[in-house]
Amino acid sequence: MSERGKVSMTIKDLLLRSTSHMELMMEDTSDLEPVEQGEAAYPDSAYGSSPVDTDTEDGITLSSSTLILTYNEELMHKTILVGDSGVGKTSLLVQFDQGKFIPGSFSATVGIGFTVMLLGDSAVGKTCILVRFKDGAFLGGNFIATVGIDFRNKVVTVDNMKVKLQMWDTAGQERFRSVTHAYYRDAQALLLLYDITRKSSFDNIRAWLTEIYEYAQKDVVIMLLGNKSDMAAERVITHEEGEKLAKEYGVPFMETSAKTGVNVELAFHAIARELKHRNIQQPHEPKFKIHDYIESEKQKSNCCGGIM
Ligand SMILES: Nc1nc2c(ncn2[C@@H]2O[C@H](COP(=O)(O)OP(=O)(O)OP(=O)(O)O)[C@@H](O)[C@H]2O)c(=O)[nH]1
Repeated sequence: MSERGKVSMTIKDLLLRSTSHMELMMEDTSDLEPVEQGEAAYPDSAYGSSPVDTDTEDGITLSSSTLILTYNEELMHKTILVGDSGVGKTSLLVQFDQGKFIPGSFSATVGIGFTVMLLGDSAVGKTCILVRFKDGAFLGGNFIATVGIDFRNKVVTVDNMKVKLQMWDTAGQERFRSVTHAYYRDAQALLLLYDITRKSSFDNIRAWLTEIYEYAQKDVVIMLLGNKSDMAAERVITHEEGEKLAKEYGVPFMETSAKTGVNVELAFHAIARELKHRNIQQPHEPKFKIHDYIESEKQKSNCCGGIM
């Protein structure tokens, strides 16, 4: 076994020993990825570019930064890496998740970060929206339902400030509902999705909103997304119906397509802006209005090919 392999085993053993029969979630407490590496600082890192699960020799399933052992919704363990800047939190996480070391110069992470959670019925396209935003790709082919919860990070720039979005991809299936409830209160924003080709997923939005009001923070930012807008021939929910429902609850709305990318960037950028403005309001700066921002960006993209 190589030296690197040995290191990987040691770290994995250490973590597994304290978390048998649990879902293990690892989170680096660094606030932002290195600025000079661009928006997605670790495109193939522990923050996960691939949603494909890999089986280890232990019969364990590794999914991005989430390690699923025997599923038991009563036992969920979140491990947070803390320590001084530069001690190697990110490197340890990547070593554990991918069995490799990220060489290169160290860049301290700075800035602000927020948690965005994706909710909605199973198969509405939550994972695909996330992958489209994070990696600019579409996950076609066989549908693999999310188990429990998974997370990915992406850094976006808002008014010259780096804002890290930690995005939680939740399982839409009913049996995972109690797992996801535990995470609602940590989210500053929620993207609630339905599938424009499946009426039941639209009808269930009211139930999702009831859950949100029960479990989420009172001032959480909510956005309603009608996904799969590319499937015009199979559409059963009109744009107007989506808009009407959103208006009733006073939340912003747009239709998206993880397949073509339409409005995906816009949805996340609008959320990032809203959260940044809520947290850092410059004196004399006009109040940010998310509805107006979305409308003006939509118009820009209609006429000049702006944000996809
Ligand atoms: N045509 C089209 N298909 C999509 C789109 N988004 C997702 N899909 C497909 O819909 C299926 C479900 O997508 P997922 O992203 O896995 O759904 P999910 O909401 O994460 O499902 P759970 O993990 O069970 O909660 C997959 O087969 C995707 O390829 C889209 O915008 N357009």
